[in-house]
Amino acid sequence: MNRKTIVFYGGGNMASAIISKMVTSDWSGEDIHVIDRNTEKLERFSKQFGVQVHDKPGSWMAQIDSVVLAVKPQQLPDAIASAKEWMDEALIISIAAGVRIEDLRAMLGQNRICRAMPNTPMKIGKGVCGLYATAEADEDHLFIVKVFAACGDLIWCDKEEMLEGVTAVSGSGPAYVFRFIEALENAGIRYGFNEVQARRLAIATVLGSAELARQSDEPPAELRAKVTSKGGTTYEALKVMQERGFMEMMQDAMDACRRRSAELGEAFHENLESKKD
Ligand SMILES: NC(=O)C1=CN([C@@H]2O[C@H](COP(=O)(O)OP(=O)(O)OC[C@H]3O[C@@H](n4cnc5c(N)ncnc54)[C@H](OP(=O)(O)O)[C@@H]3O)[C@@H](O)[C@H]2O)C=CC1
Ligand SMILES: O=C(O)[C@@H]1CCC=N1
Repeated sequence: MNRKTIVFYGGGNMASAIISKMVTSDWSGEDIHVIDRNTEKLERFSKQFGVQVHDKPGSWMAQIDSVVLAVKPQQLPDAIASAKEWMDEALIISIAAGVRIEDLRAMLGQNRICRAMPNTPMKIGKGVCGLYATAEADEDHLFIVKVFAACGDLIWCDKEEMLEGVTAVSGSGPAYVFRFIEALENAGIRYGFNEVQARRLAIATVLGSAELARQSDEPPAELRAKVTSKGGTTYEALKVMQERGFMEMMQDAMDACRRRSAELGEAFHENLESKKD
């Protein structure tokens, strides 16, 4: 693939996570641009990653190949309006949670669009990102993979709605896992370990179990059964989890997350429609 240029509109947490891995792969900082209104953030991007920084869009974007929309959903309309004239020919990648392609298309006036739902472990190359692109972006799949490849695993969705499921499982998922780690750590402290020791026990347990699940041919349910001796300790713990409805609670939590993602998308859509009148 020829050298291509990419702009991140919004230099926040996610842009930083993605760019930090791009520059360790076959991307050169010279081909990556970041727009943000905060001077300090721009200085950090320039120093840490050697990328090109700008406090606003402008004619310098005329030859750009792609734009990643990496602002908060509510900031998208203003951001797009300010750069629209330079994005006609570009592939647009939006990471904004919930914002639908029909609304991106309405704001952009073009349809070469990909929606992506990344997660924060991408920062260390261990993330997972759901992707869905329009038919007009069919020839851009290789480029899209090149943007995110160093960040972790990539999963293409057959339908756009599946991205709400990605948000519920893996986009917001790191927060559930951190909560679980907090629970293990708190228990460790209650059982007499200091904070450092308790955190080590908790993190090593989650990390080791995830890595075992990844490397094993057996499904997680089999691996769980192998820890659970008949009449033993694990059985007692899992029994409490079952009595308290752990699986149902997790399902309800993810349903709520998915519903919120759809609600945010719907609210964004209604807001956009109301401005047309
Ligand atoms: N955090 C997560 O785990 C995930 C987030 N996402 C999505 O990623 C997107 C970005 O999130 P995140 O990185 O956390 O957001 P941040 O708020 O950290 O980053 C957005 C940046 O863009 C700047 N900005 C906004 N509008 C403009 C503008 N018009 N001109 C110049 N700069 C602007 C903001 O400045 P200022 O602060 O001054 O407003 C801020 O620095 C969101 O849409 C979110 O839904 C997706 C998956 C996971
Ligand atoms: O909480 C949020 O809205 C964002 C989207 C996925 C993870 N964080």
